Amino acid sequence: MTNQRILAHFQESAELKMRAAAELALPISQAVELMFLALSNGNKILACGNGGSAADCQHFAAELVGRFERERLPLPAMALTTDTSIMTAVANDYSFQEVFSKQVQAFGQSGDILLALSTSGNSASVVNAVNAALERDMRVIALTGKGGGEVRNILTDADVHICVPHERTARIQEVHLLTIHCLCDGIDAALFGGDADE
Ligand SMILES: O=C(CO)[C@@H](O)[C@H](O)[C@H](O)[C@H](O)COP(=O)(O)O
Ligand SMILES: [Zn+2]
Repeated sequence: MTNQRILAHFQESAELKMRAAAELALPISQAVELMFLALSNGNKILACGNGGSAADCQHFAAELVGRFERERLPLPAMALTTDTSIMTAVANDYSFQEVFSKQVQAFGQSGDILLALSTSGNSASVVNAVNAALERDMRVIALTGKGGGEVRNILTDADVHICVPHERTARIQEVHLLTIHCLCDGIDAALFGGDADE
């Protein structure tokens, strides 16, 4: 791999991040408000996504249950991507498309939040989880890209759609991770006021 290829990745990622900042600041701040309100009311956040997005779900849950940048009490967030017994049983006995929706039905309660990650917005397992969350009177915060796909069509006005304005999966994932850190920081700032760097 030439340095030029590497430079092109960094450049495209950096440019997208600056462009996305302008477009996504509002929905990200709305997502922070929804999450903070839910957590303040004793509700929890469930997170789902496939592949790289599954890793992002776990990253997010780790920062809420453990910590982000500041010491605080553990906050209730759970990745629906980690229990291989549940996932293989559901995939084997029903279909992979239900691996997240069954868990939303099992663990989700009214007032909880589903953080749904799909770069295409079209993964059936994620789309089904969003539908299951809406049926349970949960709010959905969707992190997508590529226009938002099917997820865009099923979200309600009470939900938040953070759609990265790009077509390339890797670039979208990179902005999703930055968004997750903004969400964690926003929650900490809502708890403590200001932020760690100020
Ligand atoms: O990380 C990557 C590609 O960068 C892959 O693992 C990627 O996450 C998988 O192909 C996913 O299945 C894509 O699903 P989605 O983001 O469209 O919902
Ligand atoms: Zn990836």
